[in-house]
Formats: sequence, structure tokens, C-alpha cells
Amino acid sequence: MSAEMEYDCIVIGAGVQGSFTAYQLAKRNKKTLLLEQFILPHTRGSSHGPTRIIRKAYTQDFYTHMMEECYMLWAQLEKEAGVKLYRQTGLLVMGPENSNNYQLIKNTLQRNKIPMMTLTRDNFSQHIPQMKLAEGYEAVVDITAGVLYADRALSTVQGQFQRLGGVMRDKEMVTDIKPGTVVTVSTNAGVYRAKSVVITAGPWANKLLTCMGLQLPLEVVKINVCYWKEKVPGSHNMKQRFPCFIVTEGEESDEDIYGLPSNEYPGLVKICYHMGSKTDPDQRDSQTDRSDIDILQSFIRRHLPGLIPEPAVVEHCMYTLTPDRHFVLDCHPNYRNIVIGAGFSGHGFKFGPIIGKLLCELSLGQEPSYDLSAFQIRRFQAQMKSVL
Ligand SMILES: Cc1cc2nc3c(=O)[nH]c(=O)nc-3n(C[C@H](O)[C@H](O)[C@H](O)COP(=O)(O)OP(=O)(O)OC[C@H]3O[C@@H](n4cnc5c(N)ncnc54)[C@H](O)[C@@H]3O)c2cc1C
Ligand SMILES: O=C(O)[C@@H]1CCCC=N1
Repeated sequence: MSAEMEYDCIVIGAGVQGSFTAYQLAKRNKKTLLLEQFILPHTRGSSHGPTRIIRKAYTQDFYTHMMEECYMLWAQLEKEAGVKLYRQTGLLVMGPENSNNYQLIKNTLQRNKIPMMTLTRDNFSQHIPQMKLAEGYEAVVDITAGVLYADRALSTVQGQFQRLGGVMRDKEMVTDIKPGTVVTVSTNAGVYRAKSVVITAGPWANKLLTCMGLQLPLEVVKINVCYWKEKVPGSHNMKQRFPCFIVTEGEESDEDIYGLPSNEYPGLVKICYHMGSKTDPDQRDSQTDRSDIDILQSFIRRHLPGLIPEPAVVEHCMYTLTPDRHFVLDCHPNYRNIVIGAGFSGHGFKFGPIIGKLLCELSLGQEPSYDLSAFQIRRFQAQMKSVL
């Protein structure tokens, strides 16, 4: 390595995707710098909060296939660090019997022989007495699904990265990237050089990509993360076998509604709407739309009679949406040593370990372990006016 080549790779953004990418690079003995604009830990992006859902129940096989390995990678991290990051609860998927999404998810589970169980109107209340299945709806349970302890997972992977010799610098905002065989990255505190750069800037992806003439069709939305109080404390927790759930194409809404058992805040159940209102990530607090909460209240009144239909706690987070809701995992169209991981569309946390592996492979110029055609930038050709 020449004197000026300070790093093999610089990863920009220490959310779940950047942190797992940096960890994978350090595991391969690559000299890696992870840069984060805020003081860590922080609550201003997409990866904070106590919990996330992990599941194999997807409408497309490629996500289910990636999750098979991903569960193993989560277990490996748990073992390596000696921490518990996953609790199995099962995931109940509900939808109108003949709805497209519901049938696709059920078929994916069946085709891939994922442990599952179908619930009918007759046996539903015997298994999940806390919930009412709507008229004309069906339900399947993805049995190995569950809860990931998100904040704990993030600090664990960052800790492992540092233990492997990786350098993490927070409160350091990247202000410019100069492409080249050696990429130059400027921050508010210094200038660094590396053979490759990975951009995992979450909702700020387009702000950073501007300096390289690229704008992806990404939409940032603010999510109201709502917690609802149990009328009887403990009635919807893991001990009572209350599962994670998703309602797809429900009566109340166009978008999914999902929930997790009461856990992080005892007596409170997290139930959210899988959509929010458009925001600028730096102006998040001026977005105050609460129309999603009306939808959730109506859903809770009808289907969860054991909860008080008034949110007890509302926290905030952001999704970065692509038009097709699939991720972006690709190299910059003009610079092969600048890799982009973006647009995780509100379902990327569970994939963190595998995304980290894939972005690491791309940054090292290796053949990625999975077919990434669904995640390529060129699929946006029609929506982009820039460098393609
Ligand atoms: C309410 C909510 C619920 C969710 N539920 C689930 C779920 O149940 N299951 C699931 O799998 N997924 C879920 N997700 C989605 C998942 O959390 C996200 O897909 C994931 O966290 C995205 O991570 P990221 O690393 O891309 O972005 P982020 O976490 O936002 O990380 C990007 C980082 O880059 C930093 N950064 C940006 N610009 C710069 C710069 N110029 N210089 C330095 N640093 C910079 C930011 O500060 C930030 O820390 C949920 C998301 C939300 C918001
Ligand atoms: O990714 C997930 O599993 C959750 C639940 C469904 C909506 C988005 N996030």
C-alpha cells in the first residue's frame, strides 16, 4: 500500500447497513474507516429503536433465500459477541383470502418449505385469542420469525468491528467525495483516501450522491412509531405467545399494518402503519402528519379489543423508499469502486448481515454471493435523468 492510501475502504454512514459492511470488511482484514455524521448512538436515521421484525415470509423468493443465510449470520454474531439479539415469536400474516400479496407470501413459504402453519377462522382464536381475524381473511404463521433487538444489534456489530481493528469516527459528516482509482473523502474534520468507498447514508443518500452527479428515485418518509397500552398488563407479550403480525391489503388501508408483542416497554404493544409522509431528513420534526394514526386506531378498535385505541407513546423514524420497494445494491454507474447501499424501503434491518456481506463483496470487486439484478440502479433508467 502506498503512503497516501490510508484505507482499503471507507464506509459512509453507521446505520445497520454501513455497520455490517464495515464489520464484514474488517473480518476480511481490510483496513476500514466507518464515518458517521452524528454522535453514536443516535435516533435521527432509520436504524434506531429497541426492536425490528425478522422473517422469511416475503412475496418474492429472492428475499426468502437471502434470509436463510441471514439467520445464520445473526446467530454467528450472537455467538461471537455473547449477546442475545433474536427472540422467536412467529409472524402471523393476515390478508383477504384471495388477495394477491397474501397468496404470494403463502406460496413463497410453501415453495421454500419454511416452517409454517395455516390458521382458519375456526381455529384462529384458539391460537391467538387477543386478535380478531376479519371476515373473509386467512392467516399463516411463519414459525421461525421473531424480534431482533435493534439498538443492541447495532452497538454489538459496531463493537465487533472495532475489536477487529476497524476505525469508527462519529460526529464526522462527509461533505465531498472525489472519485478516482484512489477515492478522496472530505469531512468536516479531515480528508481520507481509500481504494473504495461504500455509501450507506440511509435517508441522506441523495444528498451525498449529488457531488457525483447521481440522483436515485428515492422518497424519504417519516414514520410514526406507535405503542398501544394493554388493558390487562402482560396480555400481549411473548409469554402469552402473542406473535409479530402483518396485515396485508387490509380493510383499513392501502399499506400494511404490522405489530410486535409487548416487550421493550412493558404493557405497550408496538403497532405501526407501513407508510408515512414525505420529509427532508434534516427537517423531520416539521413533518407532523398523523393520518396514519387514525388508520391504526380504527384497526385496533376492530381487531385488538385488549388494547386502548389511543397511542400511549409515539416515536419517530424514517423509511427511504424506492419506487418498487426493492433495495439498491450496486456500484455507481461511472465509478466501480464507489458502491451504493440505499433505499431499504422500511424492511432492510433483518437483512443487515447479508447486505453487509454483499456490499463488502462489491467493494472488493468480487462476484456477489447472490443475483443482484433486482437491486441494480439501471432498473430506474426511465425515472432518472442523470449519468445512466
Ligand atoms: C419505524 C421503522 C420500523 C421498521 N421495521 C422494520 C422491521 O420490522 N424489520 C426490518 O427488517 N426493517 C425494518 N425497518 C427498516 C430498517 O430499519 C431500515 O431499512 C434500516 O435501518 C436502514 O438502514 P440504513 O443503514 O440504510 O440507514 P440509517 O440507519 O439511516 O443509516 C444511515 C446513516 O448514515 C449517516 N449519514 C448520512 N449522511 C452522512 C454523511 N454525509 N456523513 C456521515 N454520515 C452520514 C446517518 O446519520 C445514519 O446514521 C424499519 C424502519 C423504521 C423506520
Ligand atoms: O420488514 C418488516 O418485517 C417490517 C414489517 C412489515 C413492514 C415493514 N417492516
